[in-house]
Amino acid sequence: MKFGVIGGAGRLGATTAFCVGLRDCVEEIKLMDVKENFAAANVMDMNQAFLPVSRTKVSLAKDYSDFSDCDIILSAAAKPFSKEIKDRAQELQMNVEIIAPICEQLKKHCKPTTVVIVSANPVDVFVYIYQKLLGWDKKQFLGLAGNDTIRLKWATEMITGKEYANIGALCIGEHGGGAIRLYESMTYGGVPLKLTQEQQSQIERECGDWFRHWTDLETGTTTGYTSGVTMSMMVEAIAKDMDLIIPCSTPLCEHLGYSTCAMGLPVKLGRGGVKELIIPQLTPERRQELDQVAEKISGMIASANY
Ligand SMILES: NC(=O)c1ccc[n+]([C@@H]2O[C@H](COP(=O)([O-])OP(=O)(O)OC[C@H]3O[C@@H](n4cnc5c(N)ncnc54)[C@H](O)[C@@H]3O)[C@@H](O)[C@H]2O)c1
Repeated sequence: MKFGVIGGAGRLGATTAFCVGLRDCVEEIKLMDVKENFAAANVMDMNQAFLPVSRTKVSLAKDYSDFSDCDIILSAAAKPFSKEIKDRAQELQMNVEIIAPICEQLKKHCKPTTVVIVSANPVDVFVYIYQKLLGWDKKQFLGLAGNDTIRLKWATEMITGKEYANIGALCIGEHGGGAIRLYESMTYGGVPLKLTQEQQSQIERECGDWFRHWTDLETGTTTGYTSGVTMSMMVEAIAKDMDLIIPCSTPLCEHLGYSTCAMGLPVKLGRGGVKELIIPQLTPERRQELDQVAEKISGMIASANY
């Protein structure tokens, strides 16, 4: 199993490659970036770093034809993040122009069975566009969204004092302002966890303000480690055919009637990508919220003009 990374010199591409290598779940990782010298430096560094812990080898992809034997591709290519970005949707116009040339090359050189993982924001919009431009099966397209559920459990641990490892929780919808945290189905140690209205409001504030707190640090970067860990779990699940359930952005939301968008939903990941879409139980109010989120994402997709 081989894993290719577009944007392999960037924070997310490099961190994901590093986390995937540590998991020893793929034979080879191929890094490509327009900043080729930085990608080459990561290749040199990771090849030595993995020796004591993993059999994974790392190489430089100089051309898209080098991805022809890859089974999984991560597209983490993006225009530089800036201090001015306070909402992920602001990245739409920045990143939209680099997608078509990337998809053209992937279509020309990659196997039509390749699983494509997208990270560039707004991720729900881009997952949809990648699938549309490549035309391969929708089950092969995934966007990074599992970090929203990690953050929901992180905030729940912080507010309630309950241990992260025993919290069952799910965040669906948009990776951004339209994230829907399903408090009604939360569990602790497998039994229903009933949070007070005040606790839910505190968690909403923590999760809702999280991105602003991050951008207020003015580093001009996005998060690498949470993303790298989450995406390496996705890659391992696919590479080892693990049937692992992880929330991801998926165009398979068409099964809920949303045919012109992608959004975060739990999926069972294994060989070939999504093996099953898990449709969460939704109250009529939640369904209405999700309808609005789908409309918002579809609107952004329409504005991208693909
Ligand atoms: N979905 C999520 O949960 C999530 C989380 C974190 C970051 N992100 C997004 O992921 C994207 C990448 O973030 P990052 O922190 O790694 O950014 P970064 O700027 O560190 O890396 C992007 C890399 O892409 C490269 N690149 C740009 N155009 C390219 C092209 N045409 N071909 C090959 N390489 C190209 C750049 O040279 C750079 O190295 C951003 O859009 C960011 O918002 C998403």
